[in-house]
Amino acid sequence: MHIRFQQADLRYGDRTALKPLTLELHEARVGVIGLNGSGKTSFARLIAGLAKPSSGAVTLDGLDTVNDEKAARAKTGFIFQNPGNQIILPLIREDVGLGPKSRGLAGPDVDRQVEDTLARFGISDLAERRPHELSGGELQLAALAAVCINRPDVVIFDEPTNQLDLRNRARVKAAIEGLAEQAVVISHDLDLIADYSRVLVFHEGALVFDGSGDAATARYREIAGC
Ligand SMILES: Nc1ncnc2c1ncn2[C@@H]1O[C@H](COP(=O)(O)OP(=O)(O)OP(=O)(O)O)[C@@H](O)[C@H]1O
Repeated sequence: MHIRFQQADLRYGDRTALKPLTLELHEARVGVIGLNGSGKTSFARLIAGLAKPSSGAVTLDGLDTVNDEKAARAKTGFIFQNPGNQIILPLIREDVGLGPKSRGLAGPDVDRQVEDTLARFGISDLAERRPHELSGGELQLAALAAVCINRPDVVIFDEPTNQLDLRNRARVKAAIEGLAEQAVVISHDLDLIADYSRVLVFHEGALVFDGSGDAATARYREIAGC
């Protein structure tokens, strides 16, 4: 998908979360790194239409996130920092089924899509579980299933490996690598994005580097002073 920022910025009162940004993205995997408070989540929220630009515009395949809000939103899926909060129905099976139900599917059709999607992410065994019975990695994958069943063009991850152990980190990394969908991945876990061909570095609300994972990581280390 073609994501385009045209002098888009995001301000909260007199605080600038993201300075005016002009940028085009179409790579399958885009990493986003930077210090805390550098504007990464603001950037991601603008893509997903969860925040509206204070000025300028953000378009997804030409659809404006403000003027074509519904159609643009349908193109994106967002996995939040605490994916447990976005699972709202008691059982994983029910929650993943919400999307197809809201598209008007019923009974067996919903069940089939849910089964296929859980199998796609290797979590069929979680179907009858409740969110509080899942590990952090399993929650990420369950949220991913609930998002991907809606067939977004791009999935945005906000620190997907935060607080995960090595095994779960590897599992989530593999799930992202295996996605057919485009992925925009915000991360403090530099290993996760190191081999992405395009990684953006934000600093103090501005895009300060745009390049390969290796080069972006080096720039980020310079900024962090370590
Ligand atoms: N709703 C809000 N109201 C006011 N200021 C905000 C709001 N959301 C973010 N900010 C401010 O905007 C700036 C950028 O925040 P943002 O969440 O985009 O950073 P981030 O790079 O994602 O940080 P982190 O790595 O800590 O998640 C910060 O100074 C933050 O305090």
